[in-house]
Amino acid sequence: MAEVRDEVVHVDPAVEAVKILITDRIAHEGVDLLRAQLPDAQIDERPGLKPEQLKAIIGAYQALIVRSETQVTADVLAEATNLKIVGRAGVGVDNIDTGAATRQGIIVVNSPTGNIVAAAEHTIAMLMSLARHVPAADASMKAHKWEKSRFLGIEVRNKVLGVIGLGKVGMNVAKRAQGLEMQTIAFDPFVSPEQARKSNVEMMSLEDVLRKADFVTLHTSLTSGPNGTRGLIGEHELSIMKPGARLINCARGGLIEEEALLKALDEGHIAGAALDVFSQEPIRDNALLQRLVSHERIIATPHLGASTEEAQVGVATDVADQVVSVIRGGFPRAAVNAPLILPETLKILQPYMTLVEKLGRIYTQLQPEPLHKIELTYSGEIASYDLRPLQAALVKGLLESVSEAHVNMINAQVLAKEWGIEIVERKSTTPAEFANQVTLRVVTEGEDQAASEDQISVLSGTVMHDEPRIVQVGPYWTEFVPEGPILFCRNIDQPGMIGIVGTVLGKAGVNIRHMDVGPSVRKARSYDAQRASESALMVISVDNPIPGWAIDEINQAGDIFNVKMVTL
Ligand SMILES: NC(=O)C1=CN([C@@H]2O[C@H](COP(=O)(O)OP(=O)(O)OC[C@H]3O[C@@H](n4cnc5c(N)ncnc54)[C@H](O)[C@@H]3O)[C@@H](O)[C@H]2O)C=CC1
Ligand SMILES: O=C(O)C(=O)COP(=O)(O)O
Repeated sequence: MAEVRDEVVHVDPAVEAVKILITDRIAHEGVDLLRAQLPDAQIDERPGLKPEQLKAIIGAYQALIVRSETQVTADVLAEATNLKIVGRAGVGVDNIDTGAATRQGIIVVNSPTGNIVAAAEHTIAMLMSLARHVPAADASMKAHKWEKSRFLGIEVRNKVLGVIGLGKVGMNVAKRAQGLEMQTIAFDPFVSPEQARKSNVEMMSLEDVLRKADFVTLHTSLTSGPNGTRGLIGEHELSIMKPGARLINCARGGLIEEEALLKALDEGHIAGAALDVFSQEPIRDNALLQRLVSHERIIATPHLGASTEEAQVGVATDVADQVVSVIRGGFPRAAVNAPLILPETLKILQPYMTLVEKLGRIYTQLQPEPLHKIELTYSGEIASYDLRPLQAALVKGLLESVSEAHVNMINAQVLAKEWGIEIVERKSTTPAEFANQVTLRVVTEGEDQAASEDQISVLSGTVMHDEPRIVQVGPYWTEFVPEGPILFCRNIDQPGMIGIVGTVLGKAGVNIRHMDVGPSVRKARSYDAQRASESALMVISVDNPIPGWAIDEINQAGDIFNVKMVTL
């Protein structure tokens, strides 16, 4: 039994309003964990909702927990305006439209290992049941018969087991079959023969596995598209199976063309099949599936592979734990649609994520023009980390201050693509001006070169005492904390300029929190650089927004230009 953590945790007010919906039956240990960790959350267990009912209520929830029964379609997700996470208490996520979730920035997590032993053991149970007719013999006994001679079986020892999909479940099945003294062969395009050989499994083509195996067992996930696994075992594949062979499917119903299977069984080409999964679940009044499960050579179970006490506690607590982490603003262990970043790395990256987001926010507010290509240069030790979260932070900063886009780690790549923004990373562990520095450079369309000097095409920043600092804006050195309302203006580098701005702000009742006047970075080489070298950048952080008339007055004061207000 998994240990339920019950330490008292601080839950911020935003978390108190959290609502979690559970639409398939999960072990109570998972629900207990949610209640202990999020004591103020509302947790609703509503198994058996119809799609329309789910669509009607999903908008109120931040988290949804399912198993394989609930269909989390794009239609459902379209109504899920507050949803942060879909937790799948199990392995397969083919009942969740992960593409739609990704576009909406909803994280999808599963429990990749919680039920694999259960699935492997059920496969072995199916194997032995097929070999020894256990279910039919039991039914016969219950009908008060004694049909000893009817149920002549076969031994599995020395038989060949063909595993299709040598992943976590497939490998566990192979190991157990070896314990039964079976010879194990497998087909999996993503597993190397050397790796398999270490586990005494011989890799071969799909055709060879089908031709050689006495028992074929399926363990791939269900994927659609041209190279997908949907319909992997069709009429042709069944026809090349060894005559009298047996087929087991404890993975996904859609892997087999069920009509073709029925035909192969009727023709007696294969001796039997054991099915735990079906193309439609529950099968209800599906005529084909009813014929299939009623067939005398079929053994069927109602998707029981993961249904052990141990597995259910494992998957429920695993997913509940990840829901808690995401609700608290952290990252889950097993996201299906997000990069895996270790918590230690995230801790180091956090202030840089803030920095990069602010760089993006400053850029779009100072230079509100369409963007095509951005170079992010990292220098110093920071460059040695997995920096994907920083790219997401940049997209967030660029888009959120000018659009309604809600950007996060999940949808950042998709949104950047939709907005036509290409992000190129450059990394060097050699420090630049500061020990760790991030520089954003905008590349103008067509000609891979920086925009004119008059434009703000470069922004650079660093982190000091865990706090982001901006150190370069366009052609000017500067140093300020990117926080709150900030006035940017350029001025001719001459006495009296600060006084003019100070006087107008005083008149407007705006308190200055911090002011920085930065000189030009470069020596004059061109006309624009000449202008820049004679000018300076004033960055004025204020306590409250500056009224429009005051900005106009500063603009008209002479020798002060490009006056812009930015909110960070
Ligand atoms: N009946 C049940 O209750 C349960 C069913 N499952 C299902 O079992 C399946 C396997 O799960 P895991 O082993 O955890 O997944 P996994 O991802 O560890 O393994 C899947 C394997 O399939 C391989 N594969 C992908 N495309 C292939 C193709 N075209 N041909 C052959 N192999 C291919 C992959 O390389 C991978 O090694 C999934 O469909 C999962 O949903 C898992 C747990 C319980
Ligand atoms: O984990 C999986 O992939 C399973 O198929 C288990 O499904 P279930 O949680 O029992 O509905």
